[in-house]
Amino acid sequence: MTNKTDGNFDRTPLIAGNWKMNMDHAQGIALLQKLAWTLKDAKHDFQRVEVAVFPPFTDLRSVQSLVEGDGLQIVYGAQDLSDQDSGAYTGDISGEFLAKLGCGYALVGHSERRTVHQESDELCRDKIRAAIRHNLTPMLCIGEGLDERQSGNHVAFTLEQLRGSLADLNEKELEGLVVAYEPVWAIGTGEVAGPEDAQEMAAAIREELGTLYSADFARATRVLYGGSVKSSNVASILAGSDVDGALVGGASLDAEEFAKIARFEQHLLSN
Ligand SMILES: O=C[C@H](O)COP(=O)(O)O
Repeated sequence: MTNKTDGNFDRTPLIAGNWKMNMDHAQGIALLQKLAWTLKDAKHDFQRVEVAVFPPFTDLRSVQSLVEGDGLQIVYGAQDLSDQDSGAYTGDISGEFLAKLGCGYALVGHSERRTVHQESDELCRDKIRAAIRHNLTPMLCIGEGLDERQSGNHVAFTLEQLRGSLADLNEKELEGLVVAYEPVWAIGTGEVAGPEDAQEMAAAIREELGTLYSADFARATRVLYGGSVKSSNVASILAGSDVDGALVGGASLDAEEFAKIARFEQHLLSN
């Protein structure tokens, strides 16, 4: 059993910043540099709490140069990838290209992909397959809208997305999978699911992973919460024993604020 107040984690917490369609490559480099300096000043232990950023595709080459050139321990990933590897898919980006740019992760099925671009669970599953083919760790995003939350159907809806996006994928292929629970009504709205809501869903996701796969797989898989996370609420959200980190949007665009989120343990220990 995790006892975070004692400083023990079952799984390495992951604080991930999704820049969305913000920050051109020059701005992105400045942001990443500031984040790295701030975390260095705070003597952040990256083995203890992993820190990742998800810049726009056009920033990735610059991010790679900075990370490799300065030996940064911040890892990075892509906000999306194609389910295909190459060919006549104008505008799409292959996982093969992302791997060559040093990406460690790829987001799959972010709610903005699901709503703005109508991405289905089936496409998410194919994108997860593509990520795995190129040694990118998929970070699968799932979560309910306001209607499902208000009707009390949020758990069933979210678990259905989980099952649909993982259909036909086996436990061995999915090793390292990260699941991000993001209630759509809490994204960019300032509305945040309460710590109990985040814990309820993270526990339900873990239980479902145990049913679909093995108890060991469920125990090892990190489940993050996303939706209006800030330094002022991160500690209470991450206090839940099944919540292993945060996928942060707006607040990740401010290096100092994002560094404070990554340093959530300071708030945990002082509560
Ligand atoms: O990927 C991040 C989420 O969509 C959360 O965004 P937000 O922190 O701006 O609400």
